[in-house]
Amino acid sequence: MKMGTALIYDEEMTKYKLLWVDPVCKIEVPERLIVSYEALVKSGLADRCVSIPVREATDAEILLAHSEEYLEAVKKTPFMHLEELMTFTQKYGDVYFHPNIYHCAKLAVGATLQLVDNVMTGKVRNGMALVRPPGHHSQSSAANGFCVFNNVAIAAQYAKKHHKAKRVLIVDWDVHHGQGVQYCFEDDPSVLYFSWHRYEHQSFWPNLRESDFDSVGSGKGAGFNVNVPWNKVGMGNSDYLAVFFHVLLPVAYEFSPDLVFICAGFDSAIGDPEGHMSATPDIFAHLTHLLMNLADGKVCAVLEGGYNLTSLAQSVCQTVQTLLGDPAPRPAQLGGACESALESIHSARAIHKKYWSCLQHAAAPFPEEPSSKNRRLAQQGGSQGPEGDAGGDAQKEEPEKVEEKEEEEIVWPEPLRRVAPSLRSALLLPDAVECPDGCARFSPAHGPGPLERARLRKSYLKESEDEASVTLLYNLTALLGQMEKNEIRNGLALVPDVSMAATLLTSASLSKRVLLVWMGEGPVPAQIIEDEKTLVVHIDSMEPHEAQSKYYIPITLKKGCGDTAGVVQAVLGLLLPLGYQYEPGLVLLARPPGCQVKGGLWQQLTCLLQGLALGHTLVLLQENETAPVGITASGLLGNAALSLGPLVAPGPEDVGSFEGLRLRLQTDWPLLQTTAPEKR
Ligand SMILES: CC(O)(O)NCCCCNCCCN
Ligand SMILES: [Zn+2]
Repeated sequence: MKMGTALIYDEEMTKYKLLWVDPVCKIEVPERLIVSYEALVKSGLADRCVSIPVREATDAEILLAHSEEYLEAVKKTPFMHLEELMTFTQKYGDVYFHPNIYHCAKLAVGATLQLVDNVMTGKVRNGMALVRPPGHHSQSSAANGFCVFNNVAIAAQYAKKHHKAKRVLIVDWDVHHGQGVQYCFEDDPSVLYFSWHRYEHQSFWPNLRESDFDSVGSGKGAGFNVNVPWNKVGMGNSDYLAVFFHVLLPVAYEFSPDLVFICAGFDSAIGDPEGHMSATPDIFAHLTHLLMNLADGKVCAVLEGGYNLTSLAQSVCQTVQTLLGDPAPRPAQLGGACESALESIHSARAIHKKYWSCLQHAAAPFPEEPSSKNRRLAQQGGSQGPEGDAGGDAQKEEPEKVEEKEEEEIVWPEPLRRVAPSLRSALLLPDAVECPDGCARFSPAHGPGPLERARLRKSYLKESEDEASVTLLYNLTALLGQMEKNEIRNGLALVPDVSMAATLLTSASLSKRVLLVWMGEGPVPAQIIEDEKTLVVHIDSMEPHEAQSKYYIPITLKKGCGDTAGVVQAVLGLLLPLGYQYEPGLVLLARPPGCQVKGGLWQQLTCLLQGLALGHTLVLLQENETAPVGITASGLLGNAALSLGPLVAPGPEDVGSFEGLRLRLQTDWPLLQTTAPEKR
């Protein structure tokens, strides 16, 4: 599988700036690119990337998303003097022009297309384009929101036209709604546009009715536009992950794109003057990780916004470091999404339930409630307004101005260093099984002494087993030990008895919390279930018989683990939220004999789980089932899992049992929530 991460940047794109006084535009400064690139260089990340040169976009490429008259008009700006530039700028909103901005805008598009070319031709696996001016607000015939040409919209059209991309996913995590992208693909079912954005019931810029959750696309494009409006500021890591687990990822896996763009705006990070959100820079490592197993890993991140130079630089580094395959950071204490976020999640799932089978039976029916704007009006009109009287003329819809009060200094901890162990994947295989290339066959520094042998034999081998089993168990604990000292990142072991190996590892682990994912026939050893520090998520076809505890969670699928669509929904909507909230120090993925999980899905699972426990994933396979060894090793080595292809609907009875489980567990595990608690 292709490795390598492209970094596309050219300092020429820093050579334009605001030439007059404009409080709205003054935050879009050249230093945004400078500090981002310098942080990548200083951290050593830039050197690990494949540096790809920028180029100017051609007219034909720009015309993929813009009108000729607009392009012709912009072409005149290099020759304008100040007054003409200011007059030209007045035609558009929240944007400024400069004699060199047309050149830079062509470079921003060209940089994005260079990224697409290198990813789509397999020269690199993924990459990031550090560009300005940003793109996602610009429209066919309009500049807007600091954007001149719509870099990502053009690139998506370009990928379809020149690289035969059939389905393109655009994930816009910028804190503003990329209405330019939404308009461009409104009726296009081959481009799925997802955006969350600060909205506050339409009182936040760009104050568009069509930014609300009920804009789902039109005509053949219905369902292929997913908006998640933030109706409050202060959204944090749990809110962002909840939207990924319960809205974006289920739909994205069902859509099964062959290329993923990220409109990577970092004004959604803490400290940003535009966003006023609370999510910390390390969350972008997890958001990136969760997208990297779509489209066979072909992910193109393109810079959009981000105006706090500190959180911008940190967030860019977190994103690139994940694209490079480094271990994910430990997510900051996660809880559930806040009530406002849950309302947005619920609304998005409900309005899209008729377009996406993953939501068909899950999301509650959508009552025809008023749009969020009318709701706000009703509140203002009906009750005492904030000023104590009737709140002025509610009909005259004035978005309330955000007072430019003195920004108090917002501080947050610098993201922890993410150290990749020297050895990534160690395999414990019987000599007869050859070790896939790229991996190392594990052998401990020294073998077990007689006391160690006796202890292992007594505790796990009922005295009778042969020496080889004792050695194997000892090697397992040695492998575990090196993982927990971060000398090895992850591992794979072929064992004669998965149950016994899992029992040994959960008891031997020094981690305060172990996540055991059991894929298939049980029973899971009682000793593990009773072990308070181990959370067991058991995906199987059998109705669970034993009483469920908070730490033993059976997920039942009528057709068992062979039901790929069902397992995917269980993994995205239940297992991952549980895992992220549990924050284990070790993840064990057990494949008991007769496990039906299909190869591609097994690899997805192996890859997705590496977002937990700093990537310390230990996979246990049954010795005589060597078929999954290659794809498991490939996933552990950091290769992207192969795309599963478009997914069919999970069985309604399975979804029913998932939702029942969610309802039962969400008090203990609030990250499972997908809807606001019933209004009392
Ligand atoms: C690329 C981008 O999405 O970050 N552009 C943001 C443009 C913001 C326009 N100013 C809004 C005024 C209200 N604070
Ligand atoms: Zn933005």
